[in-house]
Amino acid sequence: MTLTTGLSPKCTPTYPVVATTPLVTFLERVQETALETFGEKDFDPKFYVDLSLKFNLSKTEKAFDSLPRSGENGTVSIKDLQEFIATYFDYAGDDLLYYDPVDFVPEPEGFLPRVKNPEVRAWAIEVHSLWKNLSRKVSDGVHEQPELHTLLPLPEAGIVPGSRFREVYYWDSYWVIRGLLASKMYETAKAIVTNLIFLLDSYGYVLNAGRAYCTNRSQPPLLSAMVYEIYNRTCDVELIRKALPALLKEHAFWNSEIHKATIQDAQGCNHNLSRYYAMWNKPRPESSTIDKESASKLLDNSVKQQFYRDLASAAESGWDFSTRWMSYNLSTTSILPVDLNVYILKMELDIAFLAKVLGHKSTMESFLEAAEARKNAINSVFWNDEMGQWLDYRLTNGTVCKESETWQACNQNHNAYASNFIPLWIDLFHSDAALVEKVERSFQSSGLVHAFGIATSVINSGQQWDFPNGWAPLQHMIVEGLLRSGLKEARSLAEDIAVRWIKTNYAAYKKTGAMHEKYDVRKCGEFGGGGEYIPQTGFGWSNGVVLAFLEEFGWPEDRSIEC
Ligand SMILES: OC[C@H]1O[C@H](O[C@H]2O[C@H](CO)[C@@H](O)[C@H](O)[C@H]2O)[C@H](O)[C@@H](O)[C@@H]1O
Repeated sequence: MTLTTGLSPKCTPTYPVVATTPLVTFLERVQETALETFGEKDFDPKFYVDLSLKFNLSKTEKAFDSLPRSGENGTVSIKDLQEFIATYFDYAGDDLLYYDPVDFVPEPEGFLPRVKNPEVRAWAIEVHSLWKNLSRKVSDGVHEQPELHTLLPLPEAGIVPGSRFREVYYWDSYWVIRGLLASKMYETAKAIVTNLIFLLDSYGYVLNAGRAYCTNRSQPPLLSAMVYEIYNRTCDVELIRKALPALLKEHAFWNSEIHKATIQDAQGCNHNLSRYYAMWNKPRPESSTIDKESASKLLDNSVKQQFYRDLASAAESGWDFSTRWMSYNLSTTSILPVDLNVYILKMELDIAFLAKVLGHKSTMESFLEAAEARKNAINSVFWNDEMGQWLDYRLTNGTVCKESETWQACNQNHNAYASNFIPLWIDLFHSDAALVEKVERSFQSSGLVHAFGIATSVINSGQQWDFPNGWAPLQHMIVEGLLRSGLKEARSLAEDIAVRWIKTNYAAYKKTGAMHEKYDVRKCGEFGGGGEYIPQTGFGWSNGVVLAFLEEFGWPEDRSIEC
């Protein structure tokens, strides 16, 4: 990846870092040696930080340091390294056990009642059955000796995305849950929420994923949305009682000093908004060799550290990587993202709703107020009337600053991204029909709407969160937003996109036998590519969105599933 960094601190900030474990640091050394020894072909750096120890760390480190090395670079031979790994480690993923979900039945009662076409119904049942393949529980060994594992000891079973993503991921879980609800697997959905609350209680925020190397960052905050959806189906008040204190903690995290920025508008009004900000300034351990290579041309140490922080912050955004975070250079932490602030607005509305269910009137009122303020902030800072879109905003002061800065039109990013339309997902933005119509028109002509889904952006950068990739979560939020907007035309556009998305997922499944992490929106049945790892299958959120779409729109008997 060719990335550079921009650092323009005009204040004296504190740059927080959450220390990692000695095991993670050691596994990064193994990862580096493995790249030197085995070479780049089929090399996945994440595999090495997912290994678990058979013996204690000091014995393993001693054996590693005693491996014979030759040549100028001190290279370990393939045979010695293979033997060392086989002797001292358990295979990546061995500490996660397949788990039969307690609430799985092959065809649940009342499953997708509006899917009438037999071919589509048979496929939906297959997609539903994939929950069994993706269900995992942390092994007893991890609970007994957590120091031997980078996998974190989560209390409950969960659903993983699939392939190299062996562990639970934060924002993926929202769409997994939407699918589980269509599959009537309420207990599995609640168990996922219990795990995320466990992480929140343990760290003060929900981690990017359930690994020791992810403790320095979160991911798009959708826990409240998960609780809201589950409650709407189950009326489980106990779940809310458990979740609400945790959600208050999460809200404070995303409004903390490092995450908050204040923008003053032309009328002199201050608006608080949030940004991604990872508490880390080194290579991401799961991609350490890649990050070091990307940073190799940066000589100044503080510039390098800021670059690593911006890489980790992009991972926190879930959009790792995208031109959204790169204008002249990589500067994730200098950007106020539209979607993050929509998620936090949703969190505020959800908390108000959940507090009302519990009769906590003052919490409800204060969160309704917070939501109103954020809605105004989103409209003041992100809205671009000429384009009819909400645009990411670049901070001039960049890094951690307390002062507010004055809004400038030129700081909005005018490129079309799917994230520019995520506000549609929130009912609060539907009150003005003329505005919704304008946004819908702008969306239609943005270049993002393609034959087989919504592209992430219009820029073909080679990064995975750019053109021509379409990602299930983005299809879902925009389709759901259009659907709920109340406009007839928007509703039919929503259905049209959902139908084409289902068709391409189906075609790819028939061709490859798998559900994919991302799809190429230009061609039916093509999965996506780009980025720093090979395309993955499984796949949690894609399965979830197909099931949620089929539940919402159904599939008439006489509609063909072929492209
Ligand atoms: O290993 C590289 C990066 O992989 C993850 O990101 C991608 O997969 C996640 C799981 O499906 C998904 O949540 C994310 O949006 C994808 O970009 C991981 O989340 C990153 O932290 C990691 O650096």
